[in-house]
Amino acid sequence: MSVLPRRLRGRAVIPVAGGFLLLLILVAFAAPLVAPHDPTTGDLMRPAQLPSGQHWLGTDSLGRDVLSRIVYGARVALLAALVAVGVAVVIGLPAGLVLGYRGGWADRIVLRAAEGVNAMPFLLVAITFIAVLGPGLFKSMAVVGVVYAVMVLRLVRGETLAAREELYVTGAVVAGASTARILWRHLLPAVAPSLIVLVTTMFATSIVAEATLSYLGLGTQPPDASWGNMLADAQQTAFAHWFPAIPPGVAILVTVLAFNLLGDGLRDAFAREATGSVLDARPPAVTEPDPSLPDEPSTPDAPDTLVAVRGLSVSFPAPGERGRWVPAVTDVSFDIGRGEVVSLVGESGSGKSVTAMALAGLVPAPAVVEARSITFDGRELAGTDARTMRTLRAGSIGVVFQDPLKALNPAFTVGTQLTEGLRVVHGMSTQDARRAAAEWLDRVRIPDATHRLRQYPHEFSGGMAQRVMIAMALSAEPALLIADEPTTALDVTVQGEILDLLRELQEQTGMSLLIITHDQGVVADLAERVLVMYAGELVERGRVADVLTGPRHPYTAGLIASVPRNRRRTGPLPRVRGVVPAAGRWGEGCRFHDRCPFALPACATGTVALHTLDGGASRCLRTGDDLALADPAVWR
Ligand SMILES: Nc1ncnc2c1ncn2[C@@H]1O[C@H](COP(=O)(O)OP(=O)(O)OP(=O)(O)O)[C@@H](O)[C@H]1O
Repeated sequence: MSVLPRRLRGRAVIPVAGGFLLLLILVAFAAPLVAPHDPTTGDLMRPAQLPSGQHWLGTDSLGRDVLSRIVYGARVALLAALVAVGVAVVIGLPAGLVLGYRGGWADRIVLRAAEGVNAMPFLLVAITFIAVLGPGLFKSMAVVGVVYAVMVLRLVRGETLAAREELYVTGAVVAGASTARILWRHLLPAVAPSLIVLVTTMFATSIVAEATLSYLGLGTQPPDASWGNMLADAQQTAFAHWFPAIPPGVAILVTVLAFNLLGDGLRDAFAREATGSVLDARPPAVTEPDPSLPDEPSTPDAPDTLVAVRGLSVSFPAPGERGRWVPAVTDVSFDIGRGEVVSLVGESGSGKSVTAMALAGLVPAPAVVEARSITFDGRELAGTDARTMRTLRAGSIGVVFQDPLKALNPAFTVGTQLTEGLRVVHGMSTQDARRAAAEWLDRVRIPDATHRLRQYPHEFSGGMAQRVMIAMALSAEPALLIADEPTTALDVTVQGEILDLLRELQEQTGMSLLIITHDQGVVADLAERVLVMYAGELVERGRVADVLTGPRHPYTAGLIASVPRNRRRTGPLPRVRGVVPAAGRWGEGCRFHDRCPFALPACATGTVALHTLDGGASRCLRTGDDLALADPAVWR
């Protein structure tokens, strides 16, 4: 199913408003066939009559049939709006695309001029132009269109400016695409959703503009019918005959309402697709144990437990299939001890980040996060409210992300960003917060802290920016720091420094650290225990020393065998063949069975339980069998 119909489904306002407007267009198009009378000739013997069998909406002051004039008026209103919106799009869209993409002096000049035009009430501008050009409907609406073009230009330019920074545009430039192709193929689709919404609402304001101009005598000229001049006509006799003002008033009202509702519906449809925001993230809900799934062992692995997760599952809405959910993580249970460093490993897409973010209540909406229980420092988080989750996150959980330069706000200095949490969460005065922020920069070994606090993120290298992120996360003195691939975006020499820093700070503060990584060096160097995830579930957990030297799940063994070593090799690099199945497409049996060199027919059926073992656990039917897991030949 294509994207547009998918986005429109389930939004009743769109078909209702759209259906009405479609009907109006048909009626307007077929006006000569539909209108019961000639709209311009009246019966002077029968002026201002109330509705009757012959004239369903009565007659106006000149005895003309009001219904027929409404029908012809619809034609005028829609055509006039089409002219205004057409002119606006024809001028504003290409200009906005080119100015947004090219920038430079032309952009600056046009933008200043556009701001000038925008600052003036558009009807006054239009009336001034019409005063010079002379009245006439389409001339008037073309002038309105020119004024609207400024709105289109500003919107398209802004959207283009944002879209041209996207990597796919850089990719197209690298691939040698011409400017025209980049504008047409890559930037126009990015601009289209907002433009469609603007166009819809511009239709509504154009209908009002046409009615206003015709009411003032600057648009449609009598005897031609327009809703605006019908109102003007009715107003002259309003005290004696009130009814003729009602039909054109209602026609304008309902049509404008329909366009606005359609615009709102479309905006919601596009916005809904664009969500996935952590701003709307919901705290984990409580679930009952699923009888079809084997019970996870509840014996805590960690001696002094800070975090205990039981039966965590996260699902996302299936793209294009309303009401269907795709599980990304299922029934994950683990503990993190106080002051313990635990690493979470697994291939891309195995559910590591989703699991960690679920702990912090940061899985973007509209995901559904459920767990039988998640306790943090003895407090139950499953079933808690968003406010409690936010308070906990602000005071007890810190997060460091992969790309520090993306995680810092480019618009504010590092000092502003570092002191914000200290002031807001810890209630420090601005001076105390600045002093504490400078101390934190010292602790993460950023020299010349006072000066650095005044600088913006782009003045920091990746490694330095990651130190700032660590300082920000730790300044709230969290009991748990979640580090989601904190060194992946950094070069190798800096990676070591950041890891040393993390270890040092972890030892100094006694916090627990959950570190997500692809790097087994990091696991070996930093962590005490490791959790291995595959296709949304935990497949092995144990002490790092045990797991790295004697993995008990074939997947863990495959991961370890795949690490390139610093020695001369003959033959292909050992690897786990195949790819992680897409979320929810795991099939029956062990989720790893079709990539596993040790799989038996039994592995392809039923559900495989996590077997508790000495100091850990493994989710494999062959746990206990004597397998040559570490033999590199198995993985070639
Ligand atoms: N916001 C989201 N909407 C829909 N699906 C999502 C969303 N975030 C994650 N997923 C899906 O959840 C699954 C697990 O993703 P997750 O990011 O946790 O993997 P990961 O193991 O951390 O991978 P990586 O190492 O690449 O970060 C993936 O299949 C992913 O497509």
